[in-house]
Parts: sequence; structure tokens; C-alpha cells
Amino acid sequence: MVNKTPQVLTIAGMDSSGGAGVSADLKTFAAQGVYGANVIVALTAQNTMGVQQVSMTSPSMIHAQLKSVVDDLKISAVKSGMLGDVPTVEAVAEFLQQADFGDYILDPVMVAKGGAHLLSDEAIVAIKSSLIPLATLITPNMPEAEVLSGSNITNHEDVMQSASKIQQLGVENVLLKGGHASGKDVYDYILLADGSHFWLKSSRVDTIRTHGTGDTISAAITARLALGDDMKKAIIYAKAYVDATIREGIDVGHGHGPLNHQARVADRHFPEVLENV
Ligand SMILES: Nc1ncnc2c1ncn2[C@@H]1O[C@H](COP(=O)(O)OP(=O)(O)O)[C@@H](O)[C@H]1O
Ligand SMILES: Cc1ncc(COP(=O)(O)O)c(N)n1
Repeated sequence: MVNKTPQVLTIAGMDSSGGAGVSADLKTFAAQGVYGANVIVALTAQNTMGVQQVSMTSPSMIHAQLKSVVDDLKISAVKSGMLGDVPTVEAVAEFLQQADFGDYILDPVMVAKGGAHLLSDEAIVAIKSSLIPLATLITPNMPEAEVLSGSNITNHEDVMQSASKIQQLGVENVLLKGGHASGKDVYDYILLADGSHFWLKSSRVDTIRTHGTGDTISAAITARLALGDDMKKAIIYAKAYVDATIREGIDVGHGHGPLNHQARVADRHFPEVLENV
């Protein structure tokens, strides 16, 4: 019997070592039981120690890939990751304005874990003006939130203000990820479209094997929305999944190693939900 598997799309870059970008997204989609399509906007020669080379896809080829997908598949949620430069952001924005891909999750990837820049300064401006207003959810980490909101983040109050400033740029929901802070616990902050907000608290795993965590949580949210979860439920489940992939780690590579995308989500992986604090 043929079942009705939801179809989702990632628009992102390829990581040759398979840990981040499109590879992480497809593994995450498969783990949630949704079908994943992929539009490749960049090739990166990359491993767990760094990014060695980047080659961008031409805007016409990006357009052609998006058209091939939309002409045939029924996409119910889409995410974007590494977008690299202004022509890419413009090509993606132009297409997303017309196509009906359902919820759009924008992961504003700027810098790889090893420190390589994956987005030009001009492209940050383009993302703000043409992609953020199209997004259902944006998922910045702390340095990305600082750039987007134009404000420093040193404490929880700053996190809340930064998320609010980002929401005012025209995006419905904001997930401000807390992996880059220090301390024995990790706090992710969520500001929803209706103004309600909450924190997700989990214990920090003492590891450098966190290559692709941002890609993975945003892909898991995309999948859960396509499966019918509301935004809050989708984010909480996706957080539990990324926690499982970090906690049940695998030994690959010599640097910022990849996650275990086959990890099973168990009760112990679910974060504590702190409402309205
Ligand atoms: N060492 C860690 N232990 C547990 N959770 C982590 C750890 N590092 C990151 N996370 C979680 O992984 C997700 C991505 O976090 P973050 O590192 O902030 O984003 P990015 O990968 O985009 O830089 C968040 O949900 C965060 O809480
Ligand atoms: C092609 C590509 N896309 C995204 C990332 C970000 O990875 P991370 O989630 O570790 O910040 C990356 N390193 N490479």
C-alpha cells in the first residue's frame, strides 16, 4: 500500500563530510519519517576540522532545481540553511514568494563551527529585507541573533530583547538557540507569533561533536510541522531529537564531529519547558 508521507524541502549547501547542511537535513527528515527533497545552492569541501573550499551554484541552476521540485512534488514545509551570497538569497526569495511550499523555516547560517564564513555581509542585509518577512520561523544561534538584532547578548534579558527585535523584522516565530553560551545547562528561547514565550532548558553535553546541530534542529522542526505538530510542539520535539543526536554521539573525524542522526528520542532527551519567565 502506498502511504501519504509528507514531503519537505531543504534549500542549503552540501558538506562533503556529511555532517552539516543538506546531509544533516536529509538524515533528520528520514529519522522523522518524512520525505526530503534538496535544492543545492553551494558545494563545500568541508570536514570536521574546517571548510577548505566553497563553490556556489548559479542562480539559474538554483531556479531550475526549485522549478523541478515545484513542478512535480507536493512540498508542505521548506527550510533554508547556508545561502552564501546575495544572488543566491535573491534567487531563493524570488521563488519562495510565488511557490506554495507551506511553512518556511529560515536558519540564518553565517559561520561554520570551525569559524569559516558561509554568508557575506551583503547577503545578511538581503536576508533581512527579502527572506525574513517570508518566514514562519527563524532559528538564529546567539552570534547570528546579535548580528540580526544589532545588539549584544550577555544575559537572558538580552536574549529576550534580541528575539523581540528579530520578530519585529517581520518573521512570525523566533527560536534563539543557546548552544554558544557557557554554563552547565543550555537555554533555548522561543518567542511565538501570539507573543507568548518560553525557555527550553537541558543539560549541556560536554563535547565538541556538535557539527550540524543548527541544521538538525531546524530540519526536525520542518519535518514535525509537516507531520501536523503546532509550532510549540514541533520545537520541543525537535529539541529532544537534537539532544538525542548529541548525547548518543558517534566517533567520526578529528574535529567538530557530526551527530548521531539515528539516535532514538527517549523521555530523558526532552527539555524542561519554562513558561513565561
Ligand atoms: N553541548 C551541547 N549540549 C546540549 N545541547 C546543545 C549543545 N550544543 C548545542 N546544543 C543544542 O543544539 C541546538 C543548536 O544549538 P547552537 O549551537 O546554539 O546552534 P548552531 O548549531 O546553529 O550554532 C540547540 O537546541 C542547542 O540547545
Ligand atoms: C554546508 C553547510 N551548511 C551549514 C553549516 C553549519 O553547520 P553548523 O550547524 O555546525 O553550524 C555548515 N558547516 N556547512
